[in-house]
Amino acid sequence: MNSFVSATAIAAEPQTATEEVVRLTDVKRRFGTTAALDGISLTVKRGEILGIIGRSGAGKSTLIRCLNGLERADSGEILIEGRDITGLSEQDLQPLRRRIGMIFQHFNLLSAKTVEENVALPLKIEGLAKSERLKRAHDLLELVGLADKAKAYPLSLSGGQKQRVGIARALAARPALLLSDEATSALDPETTRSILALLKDINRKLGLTILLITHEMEVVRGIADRVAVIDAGRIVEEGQVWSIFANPQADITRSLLGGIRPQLPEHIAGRLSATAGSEAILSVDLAGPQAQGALFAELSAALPHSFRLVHGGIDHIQNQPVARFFIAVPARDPALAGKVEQFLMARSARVEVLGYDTDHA
Ligand SMILES: Nc1ncnc2c1ncn2[C@@H]1O[C@H](COP(=O)(O)OP(=O)(O)OP(=O)(O)O)[C@@H](O)[C@H]1O
Repeated sequence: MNSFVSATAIAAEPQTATEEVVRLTDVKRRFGTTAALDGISLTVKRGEILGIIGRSGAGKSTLIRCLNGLERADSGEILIEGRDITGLSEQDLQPLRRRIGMIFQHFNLLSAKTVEENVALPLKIEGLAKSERLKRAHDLLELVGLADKAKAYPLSLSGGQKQRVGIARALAARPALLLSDEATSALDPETTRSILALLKDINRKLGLTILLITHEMEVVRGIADRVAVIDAGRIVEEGQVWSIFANPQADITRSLLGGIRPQLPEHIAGRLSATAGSEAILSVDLAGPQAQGALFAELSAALPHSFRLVHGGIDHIQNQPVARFFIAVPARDPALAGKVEQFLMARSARVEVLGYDTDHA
């Protein structure tokens, strides 16, 4: 992919005193008996990428709509660059809305306008002269790797190219915050990766703050610095991405992680007995410095019986190793699983005996 951002394409963002681009404090929004937002508090620092993940109906769209002023919160405070937007009139909201660029799942491009016209549109609304608008649109198209498509119409573009146009358009008014609303949900995995790489590139080179709303952990894993998990209008878990992947606390987080964390293969899980079998099957989770040691060599040396690696591996998230393994230890010695557990726990691993394999020869 073309991910080369020319530094001149976007002039430096005017810095304001606050380093928090977004601060929400106890934001509530109810629809009838449904608490769509039930006391949301969060911050996004300048230059940070925060992922907000949740299932359908968790409250993500309501959160976005409250952030850009399309929806009014019932209570709580919403600060954008230090300014509370909750009490603002529609007119006073306009300049603040321009501080927020948005990209969408279905791109929302105007099909009757060319690519460059789509990108330049927010600048027309700002009253910029045509030559300046076009100059800026071209810089932005270069930024997203689509300089050669300036005169094309959206219908002739692939999904990934349309989203690049969407990104260029969202950046036109030099926003302080980019809101990404399921921006890769309609794209295939490879295109998703290239769009995420582009967003990360823009974030790094321009210090752009991004709030990423998604239902896919893969997206969060790809580029977010921090993640907040939202469920039934509440943030149930929040932290650095690698640490949430290593040690998810909430059931919803575990479930959202299910598809991309190693799981015990179903054919083995299905035959586990809670009490007896030839092998005990253990899950082992560890991350950070603990995941870098020669853990299995030490374990082999320390124990009288050999163990078997059944499944799993080491992932690297935000440059931190995050390991998840499933091992089998012979169940001949009933105390052995306990000894292995102790050995691993002493090295800060989280270990669980999942059951006993009744079938392994
Ligand atoms: N205008 C509305 N009127 C009534 N109920 C609403 C309205 N908007 C949202 N809700 C309800 O609030 C809850 C949160 O909805 P919201 O659309 O914010 O969730 P979401 O996480 O964005 O879901 P999805 O991923 O499916 O878009 C849901 O129960 C939804 O039915």
